[in-house]
Amino acid sequence: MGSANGLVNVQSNQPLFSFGVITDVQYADIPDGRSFLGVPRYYRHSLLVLQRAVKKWNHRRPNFIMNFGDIIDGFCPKEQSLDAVKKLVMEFDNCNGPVYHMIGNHCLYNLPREKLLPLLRIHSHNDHAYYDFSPIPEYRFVILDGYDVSAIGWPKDHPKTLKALKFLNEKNPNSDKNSPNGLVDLERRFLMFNGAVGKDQLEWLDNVLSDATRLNQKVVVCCHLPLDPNASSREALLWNYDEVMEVLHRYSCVKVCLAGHDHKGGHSVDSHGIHHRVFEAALECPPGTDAFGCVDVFDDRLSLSGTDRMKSTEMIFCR
Ligand SMILES: Nc1ccn([C@@H]2O[C@H](COP(=O)(O)O)[C@@H](O)[C@H]2O)c(=O)n1
Ligand SMILES: O=P(O)(O)OC[C@H](O)CO
Repeated sequence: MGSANGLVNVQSNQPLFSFGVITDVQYADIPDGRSFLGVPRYYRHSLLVLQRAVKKWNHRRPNFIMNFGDIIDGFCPKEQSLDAVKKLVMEFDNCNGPVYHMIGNHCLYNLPREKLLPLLRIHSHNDHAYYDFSPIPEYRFVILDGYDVSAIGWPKDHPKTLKALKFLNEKNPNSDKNSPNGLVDLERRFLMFNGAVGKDQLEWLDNVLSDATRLNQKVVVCCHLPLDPNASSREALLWNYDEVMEVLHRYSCVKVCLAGHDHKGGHSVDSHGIHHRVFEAALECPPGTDAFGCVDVFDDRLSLSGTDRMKSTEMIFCR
């Protein structure tokens, strides 16, 4: 690449920083199984995927690691849940650098928020799991809590549980609220294993994006649940993905949204030029295969180098 003075600008190939990614490890010390739709799941092997990821990250030395949620699986025997989360957090802590965790539905099947969040070192008020951080002044990471309004994770009589159950009853007539039977197209997201971003969190998001705009920061939004129908199955979407997208689209500082939950993965660019990348799950890697990656961050793009089942993706900013 040339420059005005004729010298080659080697700096442009140097990332500003980089971070490791993995999602849906869903570890459990139980035999292999299958998803509801018959996709094989390797509950013990997923720990080996994480261990190989840590080894590779420590060689490559990204600045931090992001775990997109579902650290252990809902089938983990409940008397083992606490120790299993601790064991997995310790595996992540073998990384040379900070680890940022997100919560997912499977985390919440195992432990209530007040137990889970301290273990995952998510410091937030009133047991909420949304937060933001700025690894360098030019970039801001915004982590959304997709189970803010949810029928899982809050106490049974909590206003958020009641609100979520009322919502599900209105939207999904099936007696099994995890069943999308009879729901059409985008309605198929109204399932108990999903959730919504609540009103306070939406306001907080708006304020963070306004602040990022003032500071001239580029924003990467992260959430266990996908936000764009073109990057995900209908059944995996955040209940109010449309409300969240409406806020994101007000701000040109938002460049990329990253997620987990939809195990096959996906990638899209939305109507406002925002990239949406849903990462492939560690849980569904047949023995000896992997799904994790390292993202190099530049001024004009994110570049994901994926291993095995995690597809490499160039996310060049469109706006
Ligand atoms: N198409 C589907 C998908 C799922 N369910 C229900 O959700 C539960 C969890 O699904 P997993 O794929 O994570 O095993 C499952 O046990 C079903 O109750 C469904 O009904 N239809
Ligand atoms: O979180 P799981 O394991 O129930 O899987 C969620 C599905 O992948 C959503 O389609």
